[in-house]
Amino acid sequence: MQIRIQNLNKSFGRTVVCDNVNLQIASGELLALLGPSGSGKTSLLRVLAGLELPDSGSVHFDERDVTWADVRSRNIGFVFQHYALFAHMTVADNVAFGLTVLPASQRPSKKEIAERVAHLLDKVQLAPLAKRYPHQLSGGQRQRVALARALATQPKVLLLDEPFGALDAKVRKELRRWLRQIHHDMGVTSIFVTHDQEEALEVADRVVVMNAGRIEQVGTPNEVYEHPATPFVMEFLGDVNPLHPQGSATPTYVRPHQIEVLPAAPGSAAPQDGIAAIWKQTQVVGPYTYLEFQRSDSAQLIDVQLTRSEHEQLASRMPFAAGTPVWLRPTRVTEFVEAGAGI
Ligand SMILES: Nc1ncnc2c1ncn2[C@@H]1O[C@H](COP(=O)(O)OP(=O)(O)OP(=O)(O)O)[C@@H](O)[C@H]1O
Repeated sequence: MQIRIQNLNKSFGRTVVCDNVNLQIASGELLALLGPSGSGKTSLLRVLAGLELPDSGSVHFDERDVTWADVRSRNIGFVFQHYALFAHMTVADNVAFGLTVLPASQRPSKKEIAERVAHLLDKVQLAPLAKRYPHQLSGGQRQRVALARALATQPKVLLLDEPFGALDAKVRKELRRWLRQIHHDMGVTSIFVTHDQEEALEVADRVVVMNAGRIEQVGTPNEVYEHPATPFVMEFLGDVNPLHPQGSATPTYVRPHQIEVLPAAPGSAAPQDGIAAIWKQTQVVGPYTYLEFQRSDSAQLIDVQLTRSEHEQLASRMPFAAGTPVWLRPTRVTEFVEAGAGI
């Protein structure tokens, strides 16, 4: 199912949550709505679901205008952050639920329901737990049941609102991979809301970056990360060091992993584009080392990210102590010329 959103506007009082949103989602695509808290991601998802009505604009599912269509007629599956499983039903009954409440004319036979549930539980690798109750499952397992339940009615569109938000980092990572796999196996058009950049970049075919109800940029994970359209996208997708003076008309940034650290012998000539700085502190986090420097010409701090081995090599040539002078040389700078894309 292809989705087309045209000139969509929606406000709650003075809060604009969809500001002239235009977006086309291809059939079978896995799309992430990414943005900070309050940027309107959930509101847009709810308009697509029919849980909120827009103030103006339209939503089409293929050629059908569903802008004012009832939730139930949209053929959508939902997964929310907080597993809304029925506590008194087994895993299998939870998955079967959407099918058992269909009108008799559309309801599959008991045998077909049992087969479909078994197939889905197999897909989400929970077949051995079919007879358990939700309280006997881990958080990750519950979300997998929620997904199987959402897919049971064979929706054309799957909407997921922070589906892994309540889970710990390791389980989240496992479920991301697994969501991608299931999505591609099932071929359903899927839209998921997240405020986690890494999650969006890792899972989605395309990412929609939202800010204050507006779409800042739509692109593949590589496009939005490597070629951010606006300073907002640059700053939201990963860490940055601003290199422009405050209020500058051409915002300029460098990412912490795109800076070389060079020794600054007293009186040595500045390397091209080198920024004079002094060492402040070093922090090792897993496989990376984060170094903090202070510019010599201002109080601005500049973060540099090195791999552990890059750092070991550097530190063997240049032991860092309070005030050690260095040259920082950006290897890639992104500059935004008057409302243009980053270059
Ligand atoms: N029913 C409502 N009534 C009034 N204001 C609302 C309503 N729903 C959302 N809002 C407001 O609209 C803005 C956008 O909310 P929304 O939930 O769409 O953002 P979000 O990007 O999904 O944020 P989060 O990641 O925190 O869920 C927020 O300021 C929120 O307080």
